[in-house]
Amino acid sequence: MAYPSLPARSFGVISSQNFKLSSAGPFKRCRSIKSVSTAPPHSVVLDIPKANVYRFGDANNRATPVFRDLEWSVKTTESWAVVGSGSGEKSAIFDMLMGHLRIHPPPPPPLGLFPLLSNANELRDPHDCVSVVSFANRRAVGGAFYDYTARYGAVREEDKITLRQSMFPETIHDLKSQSRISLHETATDLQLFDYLVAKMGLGHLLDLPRIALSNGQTRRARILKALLAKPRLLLLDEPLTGLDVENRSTVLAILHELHAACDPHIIIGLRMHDVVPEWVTHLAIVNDGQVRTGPKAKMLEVKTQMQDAAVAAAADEVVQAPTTLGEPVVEMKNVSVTYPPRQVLKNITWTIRKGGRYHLQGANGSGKTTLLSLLTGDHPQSYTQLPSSSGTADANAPSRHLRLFGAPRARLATPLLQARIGLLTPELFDAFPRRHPGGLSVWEVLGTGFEGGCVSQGLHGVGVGTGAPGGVLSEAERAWRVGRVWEVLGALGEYASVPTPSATPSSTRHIPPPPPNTPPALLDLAQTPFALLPTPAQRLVLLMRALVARHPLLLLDEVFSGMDHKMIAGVRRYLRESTAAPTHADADSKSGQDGGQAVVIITHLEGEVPWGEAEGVVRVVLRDGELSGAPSE
Ligand SMILES: Nc1ncnc2c1ncn2[C@@H]1O[C@H](COP(=O)(O)OP(=O)(O)OP(=O)(O)O)[C@@H](O)[C@H]1O
Repeated sequence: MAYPSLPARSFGVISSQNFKLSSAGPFKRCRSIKSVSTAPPHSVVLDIPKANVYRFGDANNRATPVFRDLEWSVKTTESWAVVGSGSGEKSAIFDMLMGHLRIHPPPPPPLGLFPLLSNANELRDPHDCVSVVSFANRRAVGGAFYDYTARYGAVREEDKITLRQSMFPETIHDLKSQSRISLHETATDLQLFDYLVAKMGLGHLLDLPRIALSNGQTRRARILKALLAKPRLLLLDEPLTGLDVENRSTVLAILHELHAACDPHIIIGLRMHDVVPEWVTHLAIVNDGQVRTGPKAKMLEVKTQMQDAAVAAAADEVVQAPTTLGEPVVEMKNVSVTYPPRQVLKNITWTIRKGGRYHLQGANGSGKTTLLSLLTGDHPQSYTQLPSSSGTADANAPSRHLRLFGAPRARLATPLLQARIGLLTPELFDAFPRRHPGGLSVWEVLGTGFEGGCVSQGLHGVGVGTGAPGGVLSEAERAWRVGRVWEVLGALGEYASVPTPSATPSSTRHIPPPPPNTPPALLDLAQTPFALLPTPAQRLVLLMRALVARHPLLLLDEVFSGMDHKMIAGVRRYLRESTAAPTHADADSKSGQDGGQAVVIITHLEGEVPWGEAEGVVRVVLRDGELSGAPSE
């Protein structure tokens, strides 16, 4: 885009003369290219005449190509989405565009892969002009576990760094000069920054500690950061993941506006079951090493066929709504959380019983993660939800309590809580250790699911007995746990592909002999270092970890992000079957009436919830700190 006082770019979309920031934004439509005399010599963004795509080091003709017979051309007037079905295949397309895979034969010089980046006078380096931001992948780098619960407590000095300081330091006001610090950016960037901040509703978050931001708020900030970098070509992989309905349409409108101005030209990555934005005109569908490209109408037919095939393969059988629920696992009465001056949760009352299925809904920043962190014991304010009669709370405050598994939260040590809750959240996914070499194998990751830590412990890696009667792991319990790991791997392992088994260093540490007839691929998967799996498979493995122990309470927050439609269909089916079965016998089952696992699922996409209304799912909504729809008994 051309901004005030910036020279128009090589293809000269907009004259910088007399340009005013309109209410429609500082962008004009790309169509104007046609009427501008400085039109580019090439209106092609990227061009791949028929080619195979290989990993570096793989020989042509001998190695299996990552993509075969790829033929793809993108014009500036078109809007493309890359739709992926197989694990990591969509990301591989973006890797290829970033030069991390080898195209053979290479797109012919002098224009090469990106004709857009070339003109008669100069060739630009794609490294400077193309950027990719993936929301399907984890945010953190490095292999060690980090404490994601730091955001719930009093923010430590080192965590006080604000969103503005960490991501947008050039916008900090310099009080002396009354100007904003400009590092490498121009004043025009600040104008764009102000415009986008207002549009994206990020203003009130800029000066909050960055760690305080919710998942969706952080994602919006990352999109803003990517747009401010002003690449010529911006590849956004799953930009809508984790955004609520309102923010999804805001972000899509902004992307459309920018894309229509051709600067940056945007290509987005979508999962097979994602809704294709209205303004997208063309699709590249990636499936099993093949990329099919074409206009949207034609390609939507292909997409629908693939989706239908996957759904049919994992057909959901109707599940009966539980007639009677079991005993309560969570009893919240008038539970509140405040980050002065803001009260994020106001007098929440909710009883969660075994067998109950709850879909927790709420906009980004409405407090869903905060609510879950009270149940997992991660939030320090979980200790302070005390009855007023205890003398530690305000005598005029309404009667309140937080009871978990039949006991006041303050009487349950956090490790004991973790040994009773199956958990997967975006925060846990980001923080889980991924050291390599020397990190956990897939088997070991599943084994940590019994007692909730991130370190493999005990014989066969299935724990040492935390939470077991007497704190001792009996032989029978250990055998049950080992059997469960194989069972869950058997049920869901097929969806977590091992990248290249022969090249993958394997670890047999802790792995007991598999049951008879275990497919070799499953043993391969069990041995694979967790850190080497593609991102969707890592998420699936952490989901298996949450499911393996059949804990009485299952908390699943945005677990389908980054998963493809086959995985989602398989996981949904497994959740429907497995959570209805009795939970693993534990100290909680006093009444003998089990009812299955209690499941709280958080997703902004209704279609991801494994149960329909007729199957007993209860919709519980957080809005303005208040909870509606939650049963209180
Ligand atoms: N330590 C803190 N100080 C101030 N505000 C905080 C702190 N921690 C969280 N918040 C605010 O509390 C609100 C609730 O955050 P939470 O992560 O629970 O939202 P959420 O509903 O899970 O959102 P999302 O859908 O984006 O994941 C957010 O507006 C967040 O900025």
